[in-house]
Amino acid sequence: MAGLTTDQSSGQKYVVLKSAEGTTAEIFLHGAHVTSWKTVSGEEVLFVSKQAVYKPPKAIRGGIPVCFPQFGGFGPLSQHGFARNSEFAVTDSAADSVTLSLTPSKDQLQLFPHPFELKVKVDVGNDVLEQTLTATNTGSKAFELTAALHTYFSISSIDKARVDGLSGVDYLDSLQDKRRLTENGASVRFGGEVDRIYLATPSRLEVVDEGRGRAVVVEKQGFPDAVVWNPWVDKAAGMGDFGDDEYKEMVCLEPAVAGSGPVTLQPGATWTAKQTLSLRQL
Ligand SMILES: O=P(O)(O)OC[C@H]1O[C@@H](O)[C@H](O)[C@@H](O)[C@@H]1O
Repeated sequence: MAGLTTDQSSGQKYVVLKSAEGTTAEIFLHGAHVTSWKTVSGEEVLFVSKQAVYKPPKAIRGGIPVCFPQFGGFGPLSQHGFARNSEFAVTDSAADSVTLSLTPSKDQLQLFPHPFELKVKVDVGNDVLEQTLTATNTGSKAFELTAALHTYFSISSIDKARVDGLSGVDYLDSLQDKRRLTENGASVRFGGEVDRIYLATPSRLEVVDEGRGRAVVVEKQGFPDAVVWNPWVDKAAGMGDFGDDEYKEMVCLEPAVAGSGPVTLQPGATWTAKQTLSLRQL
């Protein structure tokens, strides 16, 4: 069984996972939100803002928000859908694994009249974190979904970080009305705000941190796209739950169904997508 703990300051419940080797993860029931993934040597890999608000229905700023049944503005709902604002239930657990489940409330069904069950399974292994989304259409009509695992990675310093694997890939630039452009650089580097939806990307990408001498390897299945985001100075200053200088400490790389979507889910059908995160020393 995974341990269920109550956060003293917020009263929110979270699950602690531990692999046989000593890798750990913490997952809040609010949003099925992973807020920590530590390596066997005790290093935190994810970024969570010091100003994050642990007060539902607000989403936690950092970690891995689950964007479902909508990513960004790709659908009828408000930004990123409502899973990240909802309380999940634990349906299965072991020391190194937990499955959390969400079915929309009456109010949510008013906004999105499509019954579904979303399961979020989180597993830890030897310096590995795996997250699997499984959504089933439990209603009688087909519906469309977009989604993302909005992963915030902790980095030593923004000028020493880059994303590899996207060279030559087309993207929609969210800072230019979703204008379609092609990535010409060998890597994506950060010298200002970046908000891009890379389309139909390779399944293996990396967040390389030259300062820490390591890369996080992101392997994705069922998510054709990948969003790269850093808010930089002005957007950081405008976010109430994010420190003014914290943009220097994080990079988001988000496996997504966005510009290449949506996915149509027929009645009774199931959609599955997952990301596996591991480490590579440089
Ligand atoms: O503030 P939110 O809703 O958590 O969104 C954060 C960012 O999420 C990213 O995925 C989007 O591409 C950005 O446009 C957005 O600003």
